[in-house]
Amino acid sequence: NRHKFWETQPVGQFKEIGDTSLPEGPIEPPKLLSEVKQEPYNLPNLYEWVTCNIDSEEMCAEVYNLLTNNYVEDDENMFRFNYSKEFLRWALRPPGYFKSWHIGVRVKSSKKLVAFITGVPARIRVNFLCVHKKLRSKRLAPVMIKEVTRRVHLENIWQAAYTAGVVLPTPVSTCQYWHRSLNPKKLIDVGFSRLGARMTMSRTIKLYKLPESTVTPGFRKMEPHDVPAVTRLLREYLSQFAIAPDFDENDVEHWLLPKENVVDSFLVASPETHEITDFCSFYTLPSSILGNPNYSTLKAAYSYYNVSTKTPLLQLMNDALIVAKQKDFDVFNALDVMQNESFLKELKFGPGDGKLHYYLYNYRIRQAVLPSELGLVLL
Ligand SMILES: COc1cccc(CC(=N)NC(=O)c2cccnc2OC2CCNCC2)c1
Repeated sequence: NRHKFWETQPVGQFKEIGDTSLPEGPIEPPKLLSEVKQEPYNLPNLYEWVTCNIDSEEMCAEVYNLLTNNYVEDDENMFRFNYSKEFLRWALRPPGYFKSWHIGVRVKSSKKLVAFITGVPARIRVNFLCVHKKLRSKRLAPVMIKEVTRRVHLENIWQAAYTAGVVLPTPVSTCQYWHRSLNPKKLIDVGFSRLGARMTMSRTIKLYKLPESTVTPGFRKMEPHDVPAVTRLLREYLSQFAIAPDFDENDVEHWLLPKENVVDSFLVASPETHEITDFCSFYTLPSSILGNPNYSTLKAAYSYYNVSTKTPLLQLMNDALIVAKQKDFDVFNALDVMQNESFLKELKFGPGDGKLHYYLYNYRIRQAVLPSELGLVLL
């Protein structure tokens, strides 16, 4: 009964795989507002629901500390995602967000925050489900997923997208992640990478060396006045994918304008016509290094949305690597989504040791989506 909970949910079930008689689209019809459970689900006795107001410094710090100590680790438990407070405020407050979708669980007696789940509307997606390490297998996650779903239903929204490193019923796509060393000495020292066979450290450093500055004429940081043009470029590009966000100018302003320590975005504007022909971006997600005497944090950049219509994607992404190195990132991570496959090997990315599975809630698609057909990057 590994998936006892997920077998009760409107998600693609393993036993349905290949059943082409089932229609594509919503699995359950929308409910009338009066049919949605009006009161919160019951928690085990010792716990209580709390709506997390992440605008408050104190509450944001509680959420930050819970995630820093209990959120996702790599398969070998050597690293743990360490989302910063400014990143969390950015990720959880996009246009049209609902405070009521930032849901925590406290211990009634101590008031300690021990679990957290969120949703954000970007034509909807769910992110950040975390349960304190000591409360795992207490079956808290299912009731938390039901509660955030209930609160999303109250806003008349019926679908969601989410990712997980674990296989649940049923992935719509399974992506491979890749890493490009920027600071190979540190990555080897902390055990993220291993020295290649017949390779010395100095040979490895030389292998990953990058130019001091970007090579594409007209390559510059995105600025507020670029939002309309970048929105047009991005909407056109993303329309080709089976699953992709439907960004408007407000979304682009929030999700893609540079924000220090959170997200970096660049574009190529033709020096003659000033037309914007290309775009690249990455977000900042450091990881805590668990148990290393010399280093505590791995500074990682994650490939976000990239569009190339004139500059070859290979050259555009190499400029992204150059800027990431200038900003002192240790590693540049990417999934094999969109057209990333076309540059990964050539730019010296190595395959990671795991997969990232994409899921849709209450939406059936007839056949799985290839990573190259996925135009959605979750944080
Ligand atoms: C290096 O520190 C880590 C700390 C925790 C987990 C992992 C491995 C891992 N699970 N990596 C990814 O999921 C990943 C690898 C490349 C690009 N994006 C990724 O995940 C994104 C998107 C999903 N939410 C987390 C960040 C690595």
